[in-house]
Amino acid sequence: MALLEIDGLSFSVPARAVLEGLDLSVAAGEIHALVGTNGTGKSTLAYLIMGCEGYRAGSGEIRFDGRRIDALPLHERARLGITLAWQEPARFEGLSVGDYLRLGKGRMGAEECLHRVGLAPPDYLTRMVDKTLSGGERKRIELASVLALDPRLVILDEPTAGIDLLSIHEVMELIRTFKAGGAAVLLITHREELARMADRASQLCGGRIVCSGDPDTVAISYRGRACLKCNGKDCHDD
Ligand SMILES: Nc1ncnc2c1ncn2[C@@H]1O[C@H](COP(=O)(O)OP(=O)(O)OP(=O)(O)O)[C@@H](O)[C@H]1O
Repeated sequence: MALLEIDGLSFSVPARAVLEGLDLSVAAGEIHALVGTNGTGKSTLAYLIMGCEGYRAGSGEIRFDGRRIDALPLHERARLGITLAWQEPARFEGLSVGDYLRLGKGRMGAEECLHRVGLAPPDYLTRMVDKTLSGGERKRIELASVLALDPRLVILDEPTAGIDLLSIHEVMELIRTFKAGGAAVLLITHREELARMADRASQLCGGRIVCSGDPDTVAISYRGRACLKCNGKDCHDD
């Protein structure tokens, strides 16, 4: 049985269906890449799994470890071990990086988490999680905070956005760390090298998964930023 199972998930915003009967599963210890063109609903799916405010499915089921979670509030899903690293990390005025990372009760200490995301100097611990951090530093600290939680399901929404090209291998190493710890990883990405490191990949178009399986095959289908099924017209029009 997969750790995360999604069946027939639908979600609409005013005047537009974003997801229409989406099925997806991710096993423990599996890195599952999710690709798709801008606006196809990848982040929306992440928010629905996490249970963010305003994101309740119109129909369908989300199960975690065999239990239905789609009616649970966000904090209860977090308590089960589900976590999301945002595409655009939040700032927390007045909260130090050290205290932020110590909120997690995982196996790794705050310094070790920072080290894993390439922020080695200990003075980062006393910095505030605010606008004085660069965009890339905040992104790394967001990833460190996920590591500090020791999650069972990690949803990473474009984890390399804002990270310099030379450091992408550090993010890939971090993703392997989650997998090695037995976590399921849902990896939302536009980067081919990230999609190709996954165990499986799925492409979202027209509110559904249109292509799923070997990451190389899915990445080739996606390379042209178009869906093989509808050739970029948008599967909603089928
Ligand atoms: N509250 C909302 N009101 C109106 N439209 C919304 C709302 N939330 C999301 N959408 C729309 O739903 C669609 C899916 O958005 P989403 O952010 O999930 O896409 P995405 O696949 O993550 O895109 P990207 O690759 O650009 O990050 C977009 O067209 C977006 O404009």
